[in-house]
Parts: sequence; C-alpha cells; structure tokens
Amino acid sequence: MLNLSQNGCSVWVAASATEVLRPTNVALGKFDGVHLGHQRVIQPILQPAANKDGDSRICQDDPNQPPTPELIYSTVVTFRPHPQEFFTGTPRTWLTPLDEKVQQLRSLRVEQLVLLPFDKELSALSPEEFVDKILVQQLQCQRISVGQDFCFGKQRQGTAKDLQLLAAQHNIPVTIVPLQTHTDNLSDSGFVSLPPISTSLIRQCLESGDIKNANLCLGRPYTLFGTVVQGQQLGRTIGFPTANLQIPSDKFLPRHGVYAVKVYILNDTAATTPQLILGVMNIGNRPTVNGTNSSVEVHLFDWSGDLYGKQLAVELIEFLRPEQKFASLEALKTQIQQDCTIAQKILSGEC
Ligand SMILES: Cc1cc2nc3c(=O)[nH]c(=O)nc-3n(C[C@H](O)[C@H](O)[C@H](O)COP(=O)(O)O)c2cc1C
Ligand SMILES: Nc1ncnc2c1ncn2[C@@H]1O[C@H](COP(=O)(O)OP(=O)(O)O)[C@@H](O)[C@H]1O
Repeated sequence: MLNLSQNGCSVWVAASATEVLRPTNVALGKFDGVHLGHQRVIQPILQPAANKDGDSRICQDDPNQPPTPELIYSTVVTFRPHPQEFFTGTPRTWLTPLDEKVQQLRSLRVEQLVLLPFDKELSALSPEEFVDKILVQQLQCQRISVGQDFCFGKQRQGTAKDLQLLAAQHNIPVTIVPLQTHTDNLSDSGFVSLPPISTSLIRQCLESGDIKNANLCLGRPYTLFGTVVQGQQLGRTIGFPTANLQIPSDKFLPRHGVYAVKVYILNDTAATTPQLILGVMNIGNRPTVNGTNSSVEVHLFDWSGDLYGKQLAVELIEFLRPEQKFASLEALKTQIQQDCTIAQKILSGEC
C-alpha cells in the first residue's frame, strides 16, 4: 500500500481490496486529469463541509497511520492498469500520473484512492457481479457517484442507469452526473462549439497547442513536474540558460514548440513557499543544434543561480510558436529574445 502524503495530509492509496478503509462513499471512473467534469463527479461523495476543518482523518499528525474510521471514507475507485493498457499491452501516458492524481484528489478532500487491479478476472465480471462483489462486499459502498457516460462490467455492458438499478437492490443511492460543457466562458473562448469536457478533449487541445482551452477544462493550468538535469551547456553561451527537465516517462507531453510559462521551484530550501517565476519553455528536438532526443527546457526571466537537481513545476499558459531549425545560433538567439518579449506581455496580462 502507498500512503502518498504531504504536509501531514494524506490520501490512502489502496492497491487491493483487502487494504481498503471501509465503509466507503465511492466515485467511480478513470479520472485522468481530474478535470472539471471529474470534480463534479467527486463532489457528491465528499464529507459535508462541516467536517472539513476539524476532521482529524483528513489532516492527521502521522501520515503513515490510516485515518480512524469514524465516518464513511470518501473514496475514488479506479483501475490499474488502465483497461486500455490491459487489453493492448501498451503502456500509455497520463495527464495526471499517479502521484499527481493523488495531489489533485487531496486538494479536493478525497480521503482514499483505490486502484482495483484490472486483470482477466475483474474484466470478466458481469455488471451484477461487479456491484455485488466489488462495490457491496469489498468496498461496503454507501453511496456512489459516476459520470453519465460511465460503463462497467464485462465488455462495458453496464451503463450508469444499470448501476443505479443494481445498486438500488442494495439500497445504495447512485448519483449520475451529467457531462459538463464549458458555459461560463462562452463569450470570450468560443467554447460554444466544443464537445463536453473529457480527458481526450484535453489531450487534443494540448496536442494542438490550444493551452487556453485545455486549462479551462482542467480548471487549472496543465503542469509539468520534473527534475533539472544537465544539458549541452550551450544555453549560457547564447545568453539564455535553460533548465533541462527530466519528466516522468508516463506524463503526457503537449505539442512541440515554445510556451509562456509560470514556474515554481519546489524544493528550494531558501524559500518557505514555492516562489512564482515567469519564463519561456521549449519542448522539442532542438534541430538548430542537431539535437537528437526530445527535451523540455525552461528559461526563467530575471533569475540567476543553480537549478541542477531541483524540482520544478511548470504551468503552461500559452503556446507561442512551433519549434524551428535556424541557420545559426545567432538567429536562434534573436528569436528567443522575441519569444521572451511576447511571453512577458502575455504573462503580465498585457495581451
Ligand atoms: C524560448 C526558447 C525557444 C527555443 N526555440 C528553439 C527553436 O525554435 N529551435 C531550436 O532548434 N531550438 C530551440 N530552443 C532550444 C535551444 O536550442 C536550446 O535551449 C539551446 O541549444 C541550449 O541547450 P542546452 O540547455 O542543452 O544547453 C529554444 C529554447 C528556448 C528557451
Ligand atoms: N535564468 C535561468 N533560467 C534557467 N536556468 C538558469 C538560469 N540562470 C541560471 N540557470 C542555471 O543554468 C543551467 C542552464 O544553463 P545551460 O548553459 O543551458 O546548461 P544546460 O545545458 O546544462 O541546461 C540551469 O540548469 C540552471 O542551473
């Protein structure tokens, strides 16, 4: 079992049904991205706000101890591996790899994440068996919340409505949350023509460089977390040192190109809270310097110092341009200077 905790606030991560803290209120789904639609699905299973501040189960002194079972555990239940990974045998990338998902769930006040091992046995369960064995017997479910498009059981036979009917036989109420479309930004973002918020929509937005809409769907900026490693040491020679980031291999990367970003240095011992630094990021193969591998690198404005080994959180704010092959380092330098000027305007809200 993993207990991923920070600042004494923990989310219990159970990798098998025997480790689960019971009884549970359950939100069921894949929840990759923990986007605004997911957040709506999770809402009905959270403890009432009255419990929030004084509830020792959420922020307890010893994060290595399971919460004391006074109430019902607000629990997100998902599958590992992802069913698609199981059937294709191919690992995939995520908007929110596991530790990021846990961070996001924690911020929503979810207390437990259950990773149901998705195997031959689980995939063969009928909708009735899934409800009886997993939800009723193993999780001692008291309440369930799912999105309108939720499917479950062998060959995805069961719908959200089926779940409602089957759970009713055990007196378990099921909330079916309608798919959320963006309505609050109709006038200025053109969301009117977009389909409902979904993980695949966000991936499409990120693939095409449409960061604004990806961020609107997420309800926060899409963020890359990584450790600063050594590059070719060329950046400093053209006046633009860049911190090269090692990103977990299961993180979904957006379109190659140049971005305006907001950066936080997470393990900076000099600062008590991570400080916001504005900058530019390039994702790509650096054709101008005959780069072979794909790299992610950020240049921080008005900042100097040593970042090697530091953990950075890089929030993507806007896509500026695709990566290009320049005839010389001098031409690249001129372009990067222009990128910085535009990014500074965007990040200071001027355009
Ligand atoms: C804002 C920005 C834009 C960049 N654009 C390009 C580009 O269009 N083409 C390219 O080949 N490299 C581009 N780069 C990458 C540079 O080639 C790279 O930063 C430089 O070679 C230094 O690499 P190093 O950190 O390994 O020393 C860009 C870097 C930054 C910070
Ligand atoms: N403003 C800055 N933005 C990014 N990195 C900086 C900055 N100032 C200093 N650095 C340091 O310089 C390193 C980048 O310099 P660079 O010559 O590009 O080397 P490398 O190729 O190893 O990334 C960073 O990893 C960081 O330690």
